[in-house]
Amino acid sequence: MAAPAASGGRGPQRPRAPGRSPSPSGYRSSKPLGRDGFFCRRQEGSVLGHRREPPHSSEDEESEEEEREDLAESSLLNKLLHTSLVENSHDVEVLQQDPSSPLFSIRTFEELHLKKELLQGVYTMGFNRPSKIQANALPILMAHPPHNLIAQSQSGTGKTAAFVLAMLSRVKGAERYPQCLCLAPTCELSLQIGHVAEKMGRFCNDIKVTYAVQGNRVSAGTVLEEQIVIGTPGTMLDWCFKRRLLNMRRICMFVLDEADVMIDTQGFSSQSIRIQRALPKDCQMLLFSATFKETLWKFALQIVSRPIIIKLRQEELTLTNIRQYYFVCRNWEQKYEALCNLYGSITIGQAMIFCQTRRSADWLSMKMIQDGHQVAMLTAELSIVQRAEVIQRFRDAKEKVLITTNVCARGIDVAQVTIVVNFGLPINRQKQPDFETYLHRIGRAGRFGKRGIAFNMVDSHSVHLVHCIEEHFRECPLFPCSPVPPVQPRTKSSPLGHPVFISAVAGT
Ligand SMILES: Nc1ncnc2c1ncn2[C@@H]1O[C@H](COP(=O)(O)OP(=O)(O)OP(=O)(O)O)[C@@H](O)[C@H]1O
Repeated sequence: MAAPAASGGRGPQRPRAPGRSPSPSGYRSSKPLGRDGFFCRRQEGSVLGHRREPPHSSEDEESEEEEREDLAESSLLNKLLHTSLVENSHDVEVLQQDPSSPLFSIRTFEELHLKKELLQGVYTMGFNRPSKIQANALPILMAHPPHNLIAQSQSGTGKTAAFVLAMLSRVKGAERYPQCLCLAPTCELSLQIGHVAEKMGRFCNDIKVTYAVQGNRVSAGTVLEEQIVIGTPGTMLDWCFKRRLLNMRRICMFVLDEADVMIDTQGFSSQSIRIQRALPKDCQMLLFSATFKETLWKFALQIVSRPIIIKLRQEELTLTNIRQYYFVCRNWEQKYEALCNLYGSITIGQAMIFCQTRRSADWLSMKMIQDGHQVAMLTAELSIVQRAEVIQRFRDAKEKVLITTNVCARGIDVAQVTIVVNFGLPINRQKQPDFETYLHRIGRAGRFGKRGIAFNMVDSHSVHLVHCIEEHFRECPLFPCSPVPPVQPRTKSSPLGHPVFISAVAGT
């Protein structure tokens, strides 16, 4: 399938997909990164080039905005990182309002009776069997007459591949006009979906994709010929209503991806609803989301009438296999000292250190590097592609310690992480513990049923937060530790450097 840019230069240009382009930073201006993609000292223009003062007290730090997760960025990061399917042991739940709809699941792609070019595209991508969500969703997506669908499953379980396959099999390649519209919350996410469509449809020469995203200039009077239009709600609205580049009455499939991110972005819900209202009554409506909360549910039902709903429950994070400790520290220097005392043992496996703000992550990284420790750092200052690179290096164990903020609290699975350090406890705007973020951060240490250890560095006036956390996650106590090793803990024979201290910490 040729990209629109190749269509004689008349059609809209296809912007480059992030992470796939030869020059990844080309799609977003980004801060310089250390030579090897991780934080290294004395890099020109890096934060280390500036003299950053440590947040001397926790009040200093709290006055600064905590670095929060951006849902659209996390989705994109997940897409870049999920190069293979995420396994999920739960069964898919299927709920239907119309008991007459025929429901079944497939075990092979052949059962879908796809065009041979499309089947070839699927196999060339290395998909031997449908994933769990695909096995249940694909028969619904391809049913005649079409069914509306709402599907929820965690990132990496095969949703994108499912609806892309549905779009490619639904469009008539011989007809040169838009037939499927697909909305995503950002330009980069739209390009990622398009990238999958182009790969899967590579043998379907007559099917073309275009992108309704900012920066994709289409000259006045253009009538779109591409069968699939993927884009963000604002630009899609513009193309549909203001510029009238396509005939909405001929759209037979409308896909709304990343719906949970969509409702979080101002204006996107109403724009999506406006587009949906102008589509024909028999247009197939599909909505995909990684999570499902009440507000999303209300939105989903406005977009998708009489849907079949399929859900794949997320693997639950648990704290039961993680031993949790806390240190009460007088000040930042003492926190740092406690961390350095742990360093020898945390680098036996791999560790993630969470800071509340980018400033404290900068400060800590700089100090650790100055003291000769090798650490990687990941904050929102890096572009998504750079973040993916840092995470990939960490996954490949090229660095053993990753200092980060909440941008990395959830979703990023690195199997070898067995230790998590909260250099500051996660708190919400009311200065109360943010339990969900705590669970997600600490949960990084105990993925895939492994045993992990979590250390929390707490200021003396914040000890009550520890007790709140204990109360919230009953049956998962936090054990107190001394921030400095007891006198004479070090023996030359110790492989860890601090045997007494560590064995006290580890409770062994
Ligand atoms: N049937 C399959 N067999 C093998 N790999 C697959 C299959 N379906 C999808 N994949 C691969 O698994 C990864 C995740 O798939 P996909 O992007 O479709 O999941 P997703 O649920 O849409 O995730 P996200 O919400 O992050 O976009 C991708 O690398 C994709 O190529």
